Amino acid sequence: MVAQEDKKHQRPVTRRVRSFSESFKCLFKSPHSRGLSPINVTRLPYRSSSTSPKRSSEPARRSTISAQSGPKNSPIRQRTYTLKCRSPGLPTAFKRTRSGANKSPTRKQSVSNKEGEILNAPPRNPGSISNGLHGTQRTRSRSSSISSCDSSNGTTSSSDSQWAMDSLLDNSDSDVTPYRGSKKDTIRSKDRPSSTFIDNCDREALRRATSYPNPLPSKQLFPKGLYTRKSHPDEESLESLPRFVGADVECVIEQDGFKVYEDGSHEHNIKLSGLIAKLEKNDSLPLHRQGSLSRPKLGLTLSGLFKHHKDECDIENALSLLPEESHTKESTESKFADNNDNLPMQNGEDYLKVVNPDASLGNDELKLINSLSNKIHRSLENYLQEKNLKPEKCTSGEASTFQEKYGHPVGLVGAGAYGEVKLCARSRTAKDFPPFETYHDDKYIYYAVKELKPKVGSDPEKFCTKITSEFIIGHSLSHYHKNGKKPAPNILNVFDILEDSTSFIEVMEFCPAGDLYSMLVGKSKLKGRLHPLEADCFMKQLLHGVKFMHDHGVAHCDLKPENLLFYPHGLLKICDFGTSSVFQTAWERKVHTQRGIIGSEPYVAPEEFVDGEYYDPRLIDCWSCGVVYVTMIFGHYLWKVASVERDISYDAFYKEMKRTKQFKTFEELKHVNLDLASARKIALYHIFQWEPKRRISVDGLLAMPWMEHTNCCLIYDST
Ligand SMILES: Nc1ncnc2c1ncn2[C@@H]1O[C@H](COP(=O)(O)OP(=O)(O)OP(=O)(O)O)[C@@H](O)[C@H]1O
Repeated sequence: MVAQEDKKHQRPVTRRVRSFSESFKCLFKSPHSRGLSPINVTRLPYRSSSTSPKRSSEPARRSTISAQSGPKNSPIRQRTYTLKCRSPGLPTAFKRTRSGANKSPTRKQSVSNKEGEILNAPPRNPGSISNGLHGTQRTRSRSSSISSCDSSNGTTSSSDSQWAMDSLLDNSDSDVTPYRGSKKDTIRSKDRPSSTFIDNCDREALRRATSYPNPLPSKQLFPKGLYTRKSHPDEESLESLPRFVGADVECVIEQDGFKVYEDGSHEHNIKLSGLIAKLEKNDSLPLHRQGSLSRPKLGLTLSGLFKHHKDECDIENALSLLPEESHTKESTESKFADNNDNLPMQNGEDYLKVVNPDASLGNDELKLINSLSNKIHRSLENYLQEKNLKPEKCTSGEASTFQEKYGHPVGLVGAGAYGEVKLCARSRTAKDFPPFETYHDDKYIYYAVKELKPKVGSDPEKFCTKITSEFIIGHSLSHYHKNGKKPAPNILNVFDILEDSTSFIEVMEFCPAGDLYSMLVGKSKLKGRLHPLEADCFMKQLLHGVKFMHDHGVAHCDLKPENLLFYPHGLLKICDFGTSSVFQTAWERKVHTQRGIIGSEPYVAPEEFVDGEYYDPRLIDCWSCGVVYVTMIFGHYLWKVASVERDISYDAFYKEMKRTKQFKTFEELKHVNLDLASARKIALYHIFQWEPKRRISVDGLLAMPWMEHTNCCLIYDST
């Protein structure tokens, strides 16, 4: 729980008004009753804010991003962008393991250098670093930031949270640069970590490790025996995934546990979250308010001992809302076979024809949505009328309880807009064998459990939408491979949704190394930063995860560091599908565009701010990935909102790009070598195109030289 208490999440700035469940309701009606053609029927399940009343707290819609033609239903086009390339400056020092190549530790011989032994030569030209980094405005007055807050739907965007990343990542007023200008604005080099990564010594070893194109042989050339499992406790979860090998090669870079070897491969060593680290020291699991997901109350009253608190999540009695074994598509189908009344029909009889079998939203999901939303609505009514009833199935005694399946709460890992995220653990049994779908150690299997509780006075419809969308999209994406397809290593597994008398509980895979936000905050506090090779690896994983979503008809729409979780050896998982958008269902060939602002402000693409513009949700994901990347590299935002009217840093970027077709910050950005710096810079220009039709797609980005030659700790099968 790194920086758990300090952390203030960027809340989505708004949400689309056409809700997931609303859209699906339309699907459940017969087309004739709505006077729509079957084609129209299938167009509905994407989100749109077209009917969205503009809240006063929403960021002002603007039309100053010039002459954008709406991307409505347009295919993603990839355009080349001509650049005047300038050679980046010569890179200098980075933390290394040892100065002599032959003394370098190998994979077999672990690196045990003390901090004092690590070379960390000063940057050659601190001035150039300063010039290359343009901080964002320091002004943090509440009045200047958005303070939208829709407590009913979790779309809070308070001024505090708007600035949260900066306030955590920038340590003091004095070391932050207003966008450009005087000496006073310059980031003090002593306060900033070095942004250069090469030492004079061992340049040859480093060149071998990072030469471009990279020296790693293709997957096919790896002898089978070279695929190794690493010695992390979660190795079994991942043994099915091919990864680079443990050959006897020198370690040429070490920075905060991230190690790059001479053959170009690398290893991450991300710290376990404090909670797990503590648990693993103990012999037995502590009881964290067993039976309750709620925070322990301070003080003790007699009545409190005997009375069941209405607000407490009664975890012992929580029961799954899913049909047994519903995680397999076949069984879902058979379970629902006799309950087809509300399915989309063609000619009153058949299901709509599946034209896009890869879509994550197909017949099975639709049946599940139908069943779930009925149950959720019923339960919500009970809850809102304070009936405090136990879940229906409780009395039957047939289904296994939460505890049998997922154990009991052992600690708190985070807080979401609708409740807390807790860690649950249960003992391993003979039935548990690798590959595991969630984190485990020798004795226990761990699950992340998210409480979803309707807020007082909240709109039940919105709440229902939120949990249906979050669960169905996560569940269908993470269980896609159950249907004989390939698993998606970068999508968080979502296992189950349960209810008790007061709330709903989503059960997910637990990622023991926390999220990217905490990692960046942790590094910033120590005046450090992610190594660019590590950031590149994360970016490649992120793009692969997003590509998987796009290939299955879903755009995430809220990509940000808080929603990227890690295993200690660097496996990245995308989570939180609560604002995801289904742009193509199984019954559609066409990609649907949408309009309205969605996401968390610093990560929101500029076209979203253009009033009434339709945009392709895949391209807004691509923009957000770019913002996530630069945040990893710089340790702070380049701008806080991609609007020329509202952010002078973004305005300066926009003007500079228009005038010179270059952005100095990107031009001066250093990498371990010039080729990588140049390839990355070109990719960044392709991402940060404010006109969506000029922006590169996630697919296109993965095919660019930068990503193609980025060594990733996972090997992706491109077939
Ligand atoms: N599966 C998980 N494994 C480890 N940590 C998790 C997991 N899920 C959530 N967390 C932690 O809890 C935090 C909050 O969770 P989440 O992102 O789901 O909430 P949220 O985005 O605020 O919720 P919502 O989007 O519903 O408003 C995350 O940023 C992360 O640190």
